Amino acid sequence: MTRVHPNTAAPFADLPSLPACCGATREGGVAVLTVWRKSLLFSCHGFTVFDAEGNLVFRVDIYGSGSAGELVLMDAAGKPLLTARRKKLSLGETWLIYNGEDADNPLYSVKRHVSLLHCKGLAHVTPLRGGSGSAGYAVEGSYSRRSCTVYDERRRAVAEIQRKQAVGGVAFGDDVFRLVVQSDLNTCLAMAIVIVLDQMPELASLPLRMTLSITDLARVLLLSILGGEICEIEALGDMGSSDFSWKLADHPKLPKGKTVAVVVLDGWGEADPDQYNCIHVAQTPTMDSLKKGAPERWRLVRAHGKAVGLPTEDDMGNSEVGHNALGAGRIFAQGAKLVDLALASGKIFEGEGFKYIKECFDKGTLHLIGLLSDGGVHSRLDQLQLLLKGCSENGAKRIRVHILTDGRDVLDGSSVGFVETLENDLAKLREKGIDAQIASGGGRMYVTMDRYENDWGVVKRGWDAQVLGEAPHKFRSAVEAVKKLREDPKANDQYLPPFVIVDESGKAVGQIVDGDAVVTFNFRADRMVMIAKALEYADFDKFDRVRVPKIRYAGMLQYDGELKLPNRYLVSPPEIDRTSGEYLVHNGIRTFACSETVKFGHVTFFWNGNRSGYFNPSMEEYVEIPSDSGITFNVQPKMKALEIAEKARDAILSRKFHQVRVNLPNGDMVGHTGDIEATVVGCKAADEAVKIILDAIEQVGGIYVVTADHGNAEDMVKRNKTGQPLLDKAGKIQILTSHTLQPVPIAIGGPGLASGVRFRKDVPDGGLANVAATVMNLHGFEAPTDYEPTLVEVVDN
Ligand SMILES: O=C(O)[C@@H](CO)OP(=O)(O)O
Repeated sequence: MTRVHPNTAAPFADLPSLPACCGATREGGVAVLTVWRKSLLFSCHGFTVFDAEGNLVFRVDIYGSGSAGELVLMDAAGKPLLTARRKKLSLGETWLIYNGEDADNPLYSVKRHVSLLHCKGLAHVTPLRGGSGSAGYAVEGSYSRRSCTVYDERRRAVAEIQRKQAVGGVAFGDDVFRLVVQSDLNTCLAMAIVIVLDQMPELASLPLRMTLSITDLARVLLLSILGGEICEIEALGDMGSSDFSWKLADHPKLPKGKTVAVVVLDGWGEADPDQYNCIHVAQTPTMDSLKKGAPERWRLVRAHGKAVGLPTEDDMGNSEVGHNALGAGRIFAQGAKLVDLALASGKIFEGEGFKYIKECFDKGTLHLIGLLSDGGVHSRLDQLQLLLKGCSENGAKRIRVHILTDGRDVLDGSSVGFVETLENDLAKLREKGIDAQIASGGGRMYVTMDRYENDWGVVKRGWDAQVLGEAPHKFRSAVEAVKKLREDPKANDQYLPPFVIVDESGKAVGQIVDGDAVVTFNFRADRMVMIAKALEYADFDKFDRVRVPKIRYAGMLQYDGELKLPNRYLVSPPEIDRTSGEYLVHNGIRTFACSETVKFGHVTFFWNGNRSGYFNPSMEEYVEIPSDSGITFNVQPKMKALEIAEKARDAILSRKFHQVRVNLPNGDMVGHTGDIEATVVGCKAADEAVKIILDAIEQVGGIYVVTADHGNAEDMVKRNKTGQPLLDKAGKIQILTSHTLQPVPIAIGGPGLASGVRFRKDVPDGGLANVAATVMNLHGFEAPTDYEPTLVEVVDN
């Protein structure tokens, strides 16, 4: 990966360079950044800047409202790179740029151009330290129109601010734009210039956007006030439609009106064939024929790590990020990454959510509830550790942790190690005088972490232990609890029964009572929504809560943006907007979505950017088939695949819908049980379901897109570096219950697919986020320009 701008050249000697990990560029050293005029912190405004690969590169967080006199440009981890300060008592508007957070010896001044005669000049950037490499720059054009150029002293264009254009020339707003920086300009300085331009009220967007509707007389008045923007006013007058539009441009070659089936096989990756690859072992003639039958219409896409907005390439994919990417067509920094950033910068402890719970620290107990592992799908141990540290440093005196053991995103049996680590951390806090203990626990699939209201009994078990301090098992320590409960030969981490920790008198050490604060520390939404409802809703009838303590509750993130649940949260969730589902509905696409309960929200809630409900109920129908509850899915590995396929078939044959979207859960849900035989049965059932859907598509002359959200069933063992299965101490194969890092297949076809359509060869790194534009094309539309590129092209036969 190329760096954004390795600052090896002399002119940048005084300026900070970006860490290599922060910046991918296009070939040739040109940095193409997407600037979002929005802070990652919900209480702030500012900027969030991504590189061409979706990596966060810069941030600016401005507290309070209005214009700031000082702005700090930070890298992704919150390290200050440059500080811009408005120069006091200066004639005209001048800002000074300092290295890091230095208070003196500025590097550059940025002065607004004042001449009314020069139409294009916006600002001058002047080096203040001299030296051989120092260079000045002139900024020209219109910042308000997001169209300006930075010239060096030889009049070479070294950076440009450009609008992001949607198809047809319709811009989608002022708050997202491009900053293209040539290798002759330091990228940090270029971004500092942007934030300074944004702070110059005469140049910023709002006043100018008002000019679109004012009279010529008023324009003339504005001309004299705005000076440097004179030339742009007339142009703005012609841009009456600069507002965002949902309208998608027609695809130049592909027709509209075809029924498109979008099939997501959950947990279905591509891996080398062997006996632990359940997809290989299972009879999957339909999926095999897609792979072998049409090589130009079958390929692999990335489904893990940065391709889906996760912090590193070591992060396995999961359904939340996978379906978010599939539906949204862009890569958003996901919860795991956002929490990392907020913790690294310490901003998590400055936000409104934290201030809200902190009110209880003096007299009450802080309860932290969540999944205890380093799986990184729902939560991470290192984040919990930083949260504990920050809370204790911010005044928490009594802390109780309510743990949920994993064994699904990590190896079964690993819970003991995680509990020991946490116990050590809490012991260290106790040495510092903080009364910190584990208070209760239970396996994630049996206690608390149900989803999509499949089984409220799961949440109730958690409520009883965490809030009421009641559970069938009582122990003096959590390590003892987990070890003892695992002695049952049928026990595993995912399904450990609930337990509470008691004191010498047998009393639970950590009931939740009036005046306490509660934080659910999972960042992922689906399995936190139900407990959030139980903790937050006054009106609640899903089970008898017995006692409803008056607490201050915050989620690590807000788990449901539509329900605003919970109301308080520590880190703002990714704002996944303008999803393909919403665009398509606005463009007349009637949609049917279906899965069984345990995956229903994947093709609705996650697909639509963590938003519950319909965009337009008259255009959409979402059907949920009740999942079996109270069982592990190796008992019924066929799950409801057949029923889902039949519903999809009926929807296709009804010809009422343009898009029929389903999730087939078997590879994942059965794969998570670690039962290889059952997973093979599940994969076969999923393949049969695909066939039913493809047959229906054949009958209506439609198109299919078959893909997956992440890997799971294709590899059921933990492996060493050479790919050989790892053995445990007893010489047994270590079963892998978790997702994988494998890519997933995507296949397109069907009688409705125009004959020249095939996968492009120039998107070799394509990932799940490229699928949305692909599907939009197959519906006959161009995708918005900021979507990840389509995977298909149409060649003339
Ligand atoms: O079951 C879950 O919660 C996760 C694994 O933790 O799986 P998926 O991402 O496939 O929903």
